[in-house]
Amino acid sequence: MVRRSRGQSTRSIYLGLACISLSLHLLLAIFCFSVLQSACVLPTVHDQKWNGSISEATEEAKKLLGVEKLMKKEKGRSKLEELFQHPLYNLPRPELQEDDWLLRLKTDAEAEDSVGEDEDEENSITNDSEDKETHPPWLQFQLGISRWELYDRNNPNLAQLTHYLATNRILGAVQKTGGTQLKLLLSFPNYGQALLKPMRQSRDAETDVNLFYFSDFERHNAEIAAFHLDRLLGFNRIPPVVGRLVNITTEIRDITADRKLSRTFFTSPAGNTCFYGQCEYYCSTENPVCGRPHVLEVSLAAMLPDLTLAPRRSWRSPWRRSYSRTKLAQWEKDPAYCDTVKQTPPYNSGTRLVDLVDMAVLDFLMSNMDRHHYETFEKFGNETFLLHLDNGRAFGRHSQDEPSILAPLTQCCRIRRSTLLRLRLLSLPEFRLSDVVRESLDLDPLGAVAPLLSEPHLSALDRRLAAVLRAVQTCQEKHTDVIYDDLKKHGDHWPD
Ligand SMILES: Nc1ncnc2c1ncn2[C@@H]1O[C@H](COP(=O)(O)OP(=O)(O)OP(=O)(O)O)[C@@H](O)[C@H]1O
Ligand SMILES: [Mn+2]
Repeated sequence: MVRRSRGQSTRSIYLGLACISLSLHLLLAIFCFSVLQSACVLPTVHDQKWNGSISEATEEAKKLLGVEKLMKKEKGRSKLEELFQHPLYNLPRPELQEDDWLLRLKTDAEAEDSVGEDEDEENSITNDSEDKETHPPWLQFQLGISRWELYDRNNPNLAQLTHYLATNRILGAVQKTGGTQLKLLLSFPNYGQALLKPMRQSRDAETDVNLFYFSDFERHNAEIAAFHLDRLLGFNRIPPVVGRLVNITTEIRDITADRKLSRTFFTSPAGNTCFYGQCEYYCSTENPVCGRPHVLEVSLAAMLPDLTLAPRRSWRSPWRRSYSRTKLAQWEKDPAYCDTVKQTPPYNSGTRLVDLVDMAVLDFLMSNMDRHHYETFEKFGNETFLLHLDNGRAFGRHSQDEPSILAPLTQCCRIRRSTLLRLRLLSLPEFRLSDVVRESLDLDPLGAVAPLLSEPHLSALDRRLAAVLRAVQTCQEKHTDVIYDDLKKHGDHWPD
């Protein structure tokens, strides 16, 4: 009797489990067919007849929870997509006049006139729309640079550009001069180029506390993450950067025409291909860049137009750190330092001061202490955005914040309203900065190798964002003119 009822209850457990397994199957199948559409292989465990234990069933359920999360994300409940749909990320773009574009295309007539003249390729590009669509992605990117931003986030060319850099055959690799650390200039078919920074230390290695920030290795993942963060802040002031796995033997050593570079290649005792190049810092046998055994993670940044076509001006940051081991910079000693800056051109008019504050917010969030200079396009004079180039020393430390990076904000107590409102948005649970950064970085090809920013770095972003908002709050308690209202022209419905 007892045995029979036990038999019955075992059967009903089996039946229950079979039902669970069946419905889980069904869910997964719906997910595969409706969401992924592309190849989706069911895990083999689902193909077997269920005969597992309760704990296995729980494991299955857990796995499915993960799947459900993914389903929500795939169905458009992505925080990233929702963020980019918010009005603050879709402000009407100012109508651009001809001189608001960095590069001007020749009209067909002008191009015809110049036939026979000895002009280089780029100068004979025409305005013809058909022509424009057939331009390679790197050229479309350069043609899209305007007075106010490097790119339009919604332009489909951006994805084409990163795909182009991440997948095209590397035709050439030479060392890039300028700056202090090793970097290469790669060339691709159709005359495209990219600035390569190699992975030099494990992603999670925190900067040694006894190392000056200017001594730290540059990080390839910092270059990639900085591009994503800048875009998420709505700035669009960093050239697109994408990660890639490169075979340094076949894709660099074997094809480079740079003799100085190729002479520094060697095989390490572990059998890995390594090189060190020639530069000021860390270009020595003691600091080699090595593949495993050939493969290396790198960051590739889209190139700005050549300086002969679009000259840039380099500005020393008023809040530049002292690059001395013993001296402090003026801004570190004088609490009223900003009063002087505010009276000094170009910071005494236009948006330059709030542009510096934007840059300081970006740098504080990613803990970049190395912003000694910034650049602008000469063509646009002082009425233009600031280029946030060179972010290789960001994301060096997650366990500590560096409040001094925020000095332009805390000393000047000025910030753009649009920046502040976006920062507030990113501090809400539905758009949480760490979540949208994680999601955005997952789109990079190297995201599949390992997360580009570890969880401690992501939570540091949320912690630092809260610190920025507190700093603004403190300013507002003491001053009345903290907000630079750049949204007035877009209506009066914005919160204070
Ligand atoms: N995407 C780009 N397109 C064109 N030029 C670039 C790009 N990124 C950087 N540069 C130029 O190359 C120079 C060197 O790059 P970068 O600053 O990243 O090197 P670095 O070795 O980190 O320099 P530093 O040691 O001064 O920090 C920059 O000053 C900038 O003018
Ligand atoms: Mn640098």
